[in-house]
Amino acid sequence: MIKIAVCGAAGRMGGRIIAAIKEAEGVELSGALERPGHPMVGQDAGFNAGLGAIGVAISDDLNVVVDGCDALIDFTAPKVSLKNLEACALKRKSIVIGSTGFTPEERALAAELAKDIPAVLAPNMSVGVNVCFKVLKDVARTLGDNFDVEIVELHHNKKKDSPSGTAVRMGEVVAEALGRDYNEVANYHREGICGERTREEIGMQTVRGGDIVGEHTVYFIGMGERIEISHRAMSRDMFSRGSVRAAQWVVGKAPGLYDMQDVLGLR
Ligand SMILES: NC(=O)C1=CN([C@@H]2O[C@H](COP(=O)(O)OP(=O)(O)OC[C@H]3O[C@@H](n4cnc5c(N)ncnc54)[C@H](OP(=O)(O)O)[C@@H]3O)[C@@H](O)[C@H]2O)C=CC1
Ligand SMILES: O=C(O)C1=N[C@H](C(=O)O)C[C@H](O)C1
Repeated sequence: MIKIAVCGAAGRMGGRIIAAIKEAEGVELSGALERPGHPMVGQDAGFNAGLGAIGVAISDDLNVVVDGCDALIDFTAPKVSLKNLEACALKRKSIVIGSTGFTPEERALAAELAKDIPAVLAPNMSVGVNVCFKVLKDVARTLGDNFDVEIVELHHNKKKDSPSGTAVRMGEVVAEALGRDYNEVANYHREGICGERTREEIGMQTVRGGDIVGEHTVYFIGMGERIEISHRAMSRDMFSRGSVRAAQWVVGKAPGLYDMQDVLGLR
């Protein structure tokens, strides 16, 4: 039985991950973690999962929760995730991180901290989006430089980071396939007399509103024709099931930083 703890247990994803752990075979919920001062600390973790009481109280003690698990699943925010990664590295525990909004420097730090333990860091844990990453590489390579690339993502009005981690990864995949540097060609802003579009740029557009779970479209726009590759999430459950699958996969792996392409065998 693999013991999994969840960080961000009172959050939108935390509740769905706890429900997914309770549904999955071969895993058990060993702990639930929230930030000190959170109103749900001390309450049963099953309530946010819609399960009623399950006998695991939400804790604010990172060390105790990490000590009690084989793998920590963390869906919070980059700075919190890096602190959790450091704690897991010290105690030689595995970690699965779904948080998004990492800077390139923070991602490099994550890779450094994961030198001694197996860790999965992925902006999207759904099978569908990960297949899209693979397909996008082929489409971009095949179309080459004659199609303009624009990426549009839609999310709920509580999302804190922009563009989404998934949209950034899509941009990185396409840029790499076209021999470009994403950080140089990403264009996040057009306003006023901003000039004609350059051939190299990848437009990154963000929509926020209501309860949209997550939608991503990559447009390849040519002269007289256009290809659109879209993914629409209908609930958070495939993200949470994906994170549990990642935790089952990562325990016992060699140290290093992996992503969902490794977990799903899509490389
Ligand atoms: N990889 C994937 O497949 C997916 C990734 N995500 C990403 O996951 C992250 C979380 O999303 P979501 O669940 O919607 O966000 P929420 O804000 O609903 O949940 C995050 C939770 O983490 C808590 N938290 C903050 N600081 C700490 C801390 N120091 N220790 C423990 N818990 C803490 C928050 O508390 P408080 O609210 O009080 O700050 C909150 O309860 C985001 O970065 C999002 O983009 C989301 C869906 C899928
Ligand atoms: O914050 C969210 O909700 C989501 N975040 C992830 C991202 O930033 O890519 C994945 C998913 O789209 C939901």
